[in-house]
Amino acid sequence: MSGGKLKVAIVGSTGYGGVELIRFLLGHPMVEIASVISSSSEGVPIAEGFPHLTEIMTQNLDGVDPQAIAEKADVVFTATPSGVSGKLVPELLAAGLKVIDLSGDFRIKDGSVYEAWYKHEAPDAKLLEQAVYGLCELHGEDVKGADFISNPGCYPTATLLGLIPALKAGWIDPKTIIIDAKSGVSGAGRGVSLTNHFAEINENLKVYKVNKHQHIPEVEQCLSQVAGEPVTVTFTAHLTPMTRGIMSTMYASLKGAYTEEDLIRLYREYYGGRKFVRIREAGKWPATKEVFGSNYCDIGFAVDPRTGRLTIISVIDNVVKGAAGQAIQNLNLMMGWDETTGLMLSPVYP
Ligand SMILES: NC(=O)C1=CN([C@@H]2O[C@H](COP(=O)(O)OP(=O)(O)OC[C@H]3O[C@@H](n4cnc5c(N)ncnc54)[C@H](OP(=O)(O)O)[C@@H]3O)[C@@H](O)[C@H]2O)C=CC1
Ligand SMILES: CC(=O)N[C@@H](CCC(=O)OP(=O)(O)O)C(=O)O
Repeated sequence: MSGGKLKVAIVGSTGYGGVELIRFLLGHPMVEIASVISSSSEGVPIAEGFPHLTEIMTQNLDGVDPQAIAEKADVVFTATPSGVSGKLVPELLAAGLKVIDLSGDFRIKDGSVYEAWYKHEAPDAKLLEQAVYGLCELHGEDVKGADFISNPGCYPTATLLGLIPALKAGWIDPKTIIIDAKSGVSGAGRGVSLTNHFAEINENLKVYKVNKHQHIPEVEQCLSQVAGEPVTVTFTAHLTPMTRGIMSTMYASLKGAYTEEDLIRLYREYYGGRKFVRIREAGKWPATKEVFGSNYCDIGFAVDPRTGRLTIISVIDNVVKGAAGQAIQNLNLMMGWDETTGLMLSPVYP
């Protein structure tokens, strides 16, 4: 801390998650961005690659040097690809930094499960144990005072916030959960690929990684903890022609004659006092545009008495609540600050 402000650094500051961290941290009253870091553009002004930051961020990008980062900052965000975080985070922790990692590398507690889904070597088991999985509305107490947070994935954030209260209350049958999720293209990061370039995705809807998506074990791990029994899910991801946003539509069989009003009451009670989860009125389902650019997760319900099934619709902005916003919410909890500090931006509309 210096001058009352916490010094933070961002590795991967030239990616979508990193640059969104910058947007929010610039408005955070308790934080100073001490270093923005790049593995490929050291010495270059950050505003060169991001002209929207002209005269807002005058810093040059620093290189990836854990000791040098520790001299400048107290906390580091790693907005780096899976596989990169797994190797870099141990060095940052060893240099004495507190770490909030945005990748999937430390979310799965069982290294063999991680390797089966991510297809590369898992980080050290001790570090997997040490990492606190920071789904803020569920694990807020664990995050307080922690030194190392593993920030949840974008699809899991929308999905878990949508399912946990009903599962915890025993209102849905855990064996019947189906998740149909759609993401904007920024979820794939800033790098261009054949899958996500304009002509491939414009006016198109693509399904991908069916039954193989790396977020399946993350969702199952958390739901199993909540249910107190092993839970498996069917999860299908779709790429949609929008920039930001995730809609997770979830289906499960109800274990009783619960109404939409019952669900609304249950969820409002569960999330009572938590500012970033908004539960919609009966018959009012959320749209991605209604959370665009914000840290909100909006949830709506439909009960079908004909089939006895519940539909839950949960939307987030993948880059905010699904990445940078939740990472800052975790920083706030970690530091004992109000979790909303620096995050109370209204969604951008239209
Ligand atoms: N986009 C999203 O909606 C979400 C992303 N995530 C996760 O957050 C992380 C960042 O995602 P996102 O910002 O979208 O990805 P991007 O691809 O946009 O950015 C990743 C950044 O990592 C940096 N990088 C690459 N290799 C290295 C390295 N060896 N050492 C240090 N830095 C490196 C790159 O910058 P440079 O070349 O300048 O070093 C790059 O800009 C990923 O793990 C992703 O899975 C999680 C939830 C949602
Ligand atoms: C649209 C899109 O491609 N989204 C990415 C989300 C990647 C991500 O956030 O990866 P981790 O959370 O596992 O680090 C995907 O589906 O793989």
